[in-house]
Formats: sequence, C-alpha cells, structure tokens
Amino acid sequence: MASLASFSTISSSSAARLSSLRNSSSNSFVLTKSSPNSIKLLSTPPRQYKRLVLKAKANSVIDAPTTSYINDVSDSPKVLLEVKDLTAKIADSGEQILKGVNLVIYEGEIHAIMGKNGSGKSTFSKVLVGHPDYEVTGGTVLFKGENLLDMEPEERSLAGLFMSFQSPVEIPGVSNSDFLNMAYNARRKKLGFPELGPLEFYDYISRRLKIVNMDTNFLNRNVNEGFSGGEKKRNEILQLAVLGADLAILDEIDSGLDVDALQDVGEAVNELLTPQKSVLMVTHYQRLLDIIKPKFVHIMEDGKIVKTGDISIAVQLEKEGYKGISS
Ligand SMILES: Nc1ncnc2c1ncn2[C@@H]1O[C@H](COP(=O)(O)OP(=O)(O)OP(=O)(O)O)[C@@H](O)[C@H]1O
Repeated sequence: MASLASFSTISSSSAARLSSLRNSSSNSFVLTKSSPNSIKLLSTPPRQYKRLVLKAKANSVIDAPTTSYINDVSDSPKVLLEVKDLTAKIADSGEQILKGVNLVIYEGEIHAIMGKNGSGKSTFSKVLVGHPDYEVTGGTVLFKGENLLDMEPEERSLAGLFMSFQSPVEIPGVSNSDFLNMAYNARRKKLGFPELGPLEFYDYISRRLKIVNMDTNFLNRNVNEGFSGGEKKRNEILQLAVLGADLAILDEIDSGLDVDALQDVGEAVNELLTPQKSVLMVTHYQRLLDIIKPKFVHIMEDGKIVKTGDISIAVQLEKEGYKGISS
C-alpha cells in the first residue's frame, strides 16, 4: 500500500473506485505493473506472497507493522539492500537511464544520493519500488536477501519498502483518514495482525500526526487535494509514520519546504528511526543532511554512482558545485 499511496500514476477513476471500496474491509487493493492506473482487488493473496518469508513484529497491538528476517538472532548488522550493476530503461521509449548502479545499505544506515538534475536519482528510487514506467534490463537487487525485482510493487511495500515521491499524487474523493486507515489495515491484514476499528485507528493516527506536527484537519481533507507543496511532503511523511518501513526512500522531501517545515519533517523522520531502520534520501542540499545525518553520501552521474563518501561531499558540493566533485 505504500506504493499505492505514492504512485503518481493513480487516476481519479481509480480513486473513485478506491472510494467505493471503503467498506470492503475483507479485501485489499493494490496497483499492479500490468494495470498501473487501476486498483486491483485481491480477495486471495497472490502466489508470490507465499514465497515471501515475512515475520511480523510489533511491540504492541497498535503499532506500525513491519517485518524482519526470520529466525534472526545475531546482533551483527545485516545487509538490507544490495544493488549490483542495476540497469534500467524507460518502458515506453526504451531510453536507458540507469547504467550500472551499485549500492549496499545495511540495517540502520542512512544514505543520501545527490547528483545533477537528470542524473537518474528519481529513476533509481522508482525502479526500487517497482514503478511501471521503467523496465529493468540488467543487474540484481536483493532486499533482506530476497530478489526484489521478482516482487510486485505491493509485495515490496509489504516487505518493508516505502517511497515518498517528489511529486505526491492527489486522490480526489478519498479522505486522508480513510485512505490511511485502509492502507494501514490492508498492511496489517497481510502481515497477520487484526485490523483496527475506527476508534483504535483514530487513537493511533493522532499520535502519528503529532510526530509530523500536522493538524487533525488534514485527516478530513481529500488525499493531497489542494495541499500546498510543503503540506504534501509532510503528508508523505505521515504515510511513512502510519505504515512503517524498514527502508524509507525519500525523494527530495526537502523541496518546497520552508525552514520550519524542513526542520519538522527532518525531525519526524529522525523520530521514526530505530537502530534497524534505514533511509535512502535523494536531495540536492546539505541543509536536509544537517538534520537527518547520513553515514554515506553518494554522487550519481549519468545513471551510475560515481563517488561515495561522508557528509564532507555535501559540504564541498554546497561550496563548489559539481565541478569541485571529481569522481
Ligand atoms: N517516465 C519517464 N519518461 C521520460 N523520461 C524520463 C522518465 N523518467 C525519467 N526520465 C528521464 O530520465 C532522466 C533521469 O531522470 P530522473 O528524474 O531520474 O533524474 P533526477 O536525477 O532525479 O533529476 P532531478 O534532480 O532533476 O530530480 C531525465 O532525463 C528524465 O527526463
């Protein structure tokens, strides 16, 4: 559902159908690669779910559901995401955008990707969540040891991947609270938890709203409809706070935010972090990295990561621009 929450290809007719599914709590709904503009009802779990070894863990009944490795008793940090020589093209035009991306993220690590406009940062992020605009042409991606590229977008979400998009989608006719409630319950159901009733959910989401510093009025408004740029970004982080994720991919969450909102959003992300949770941020500016502090900063150029270092890369970039960053 995180992928549904974020896919910008969702159409208003899909939203209307989503709206009509409000009381259909026995079903979950997903966007699929084959029909990215429609919402598909799943009355039975697809074959692939059986393949997924998901062990739900939650500290309390009312918590953001998440997953972890099964039978995992060791304390040593584990590889969460391993990307090897990933290449991908635009499905429609066939234009190759990713030209061999390599990246390893361990549990609990924060990574940032920077790079000139058009270097492929968003494409990389969207390929990871299975966006249908792109076709993988080579390489491998393992998420918690499973072949991520083999999973449908909703499976990736259930496995613990979340992406907040650069341009969050509006869903007319569907209130934010209904949307989050459905998304959250669909996720709980798939992970084997009982669904939350409206009162329990209201209690849960009220606490999440506080983390993001959002007014409860936003729950009654249609998803992102009429939201300012900054409010949309905050709403994306609310979705992350509600749904939970082991790896949150944040694509330019700092764009369009005023200084106070940037601080709020950055602090909200920090508050959601645990020693196991990881973040992959795409940004152009050091200011976000001063709040959500990355262990590694990568520079992407022409569809590849050409340089990796620490925050000093971002500091240098701020001072000298990309001409000062030699690969
Ligand atoms: N769906 C698409 N259709 C056509 N072209 C696309 C599509 N997605 C990406 N591209 C092209 O691929 C290239 C990389 O785009 P991408 O959005 O990944 O860059 P970026 O590094 O995120 O840029 P920015 O910093 O400006 O957000 C660009 O030239 C873009 O126009």
